[in-house]
Amino acid sequence: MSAAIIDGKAFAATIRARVADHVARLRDEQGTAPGLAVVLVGEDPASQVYVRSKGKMTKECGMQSFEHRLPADTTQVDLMALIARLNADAQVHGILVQLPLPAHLDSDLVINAIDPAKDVDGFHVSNVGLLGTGQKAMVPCTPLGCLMMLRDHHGSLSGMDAVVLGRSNIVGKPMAQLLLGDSCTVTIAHSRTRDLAEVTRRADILVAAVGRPEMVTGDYVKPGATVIDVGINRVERDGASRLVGDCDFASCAEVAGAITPVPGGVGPMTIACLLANTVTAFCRAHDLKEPDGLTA
Ligand SMILES: NC(=O)C1=CN([C@@H]2O[C@H](COP(=O)(O)OP(=O)(O)OC[C@H]3O[C@@H](n4cnc5c(N)ncnc54)[C@H](OP(=O)(O)O)[C@@H]3O)[C@@H](O)[C@H]2O)C=CC1
Ligand SMILES: Nc1nc(=O)c2c([nH]1)NC[C@@H]1CN(c3ccc(C(=O)N[C@@H](CCC(=O)O)C(=O)O)cc3)C=[N+]21
Repeated sequence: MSAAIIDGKAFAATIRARVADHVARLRDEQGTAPGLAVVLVGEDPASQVYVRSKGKMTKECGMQSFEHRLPADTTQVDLMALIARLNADAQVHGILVQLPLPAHLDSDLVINAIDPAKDVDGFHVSNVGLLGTGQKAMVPCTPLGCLMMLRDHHGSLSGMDAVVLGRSNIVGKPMAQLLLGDSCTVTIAHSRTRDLAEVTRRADILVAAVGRPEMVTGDYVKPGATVIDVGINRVERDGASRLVGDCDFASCAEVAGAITPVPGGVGPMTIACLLANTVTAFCRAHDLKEPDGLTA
């Protein structure tokens, strides 16, 4: 193995420490702390783990955590009513609705009902539009975390060839916007891309967000490239349940210059950025100076 390991877990801990510092100051100066509401519909076990860990880290940073667990058969009307209540609640500065929602619910309607100023996931159409036009937006947590690691590792990304593998609204597209914003030459590849490995081998920066366990092998990687593995896939291996990325870590690490591990890479950065976005939302709501280094 030759690649340097980009330690997202350690980096995320430094971001959470900065968030906690900022929250402590806000408590002193404003007499109140930022609050994050997380809405979970249904009983998907993976989502429950994730929601629990978000709640724990929110409190560890000194913020208020509000969890709303709704049954899987919750109606659209009831969910919209909850969003309206959270929009109107002055203690709530950030709202996250865990995706995917059960199939009978329309997630676009739900997301676009969130007050854009409280949309800490950055999925509301206004935030998508603001990001796409280079205006001040709430930036999606996973791509923001990836960008922070890339800037930390490289300094400037200007002029680099970046390939984003995956075109979802929650990872691929906003990731491409952020890389473009940092003056990369950006290619978005997906399931219809021809000669995929040839395309990805052009990348100085390869971001894999495909949701296919270990699909990206060393032959997709240009020697010395930086590989950001967004994938979180639970697989059964040797009778045990394990978490693997969208990259085959061993073969990619032979070729890459730097790579993020799974677990311990993008995942912890996503949660840290969610907390950072909640502080940012609080500061914007109260017309206060935003914390340095916690936004794009
Ligand atoms: N670490 C974190 O915090 C987070 C991790 N994730 C993880 O990231 C991964 C991606 O998530 P998400 O973006 O939501 O996934 P989606 O399923 O929404 O999107 C996957 C994308 O990958 C493309 N794709 C699928 N198969 C192939 C293939 N064989 N070749 C080329 N492209 C392919 C799809 O193309 P097409 O559009 O043509 O169908 C699609 O654009 C998942 O593993 C998910 O668990 C997600 C969110 C946060
Ligand atoms: N509205 C919404 N916003 C999201 O940001 C969102 C979502 N819905 N739905 C699900 C995906 C997935 N996601 C993860 C975040 C952190 C870890 C994480 O911290 N993972 C740890 C390991 C955790 C473990 O061991 O299970 C790691 O990679 O080291 C994983 C997955 C956010 N998502």
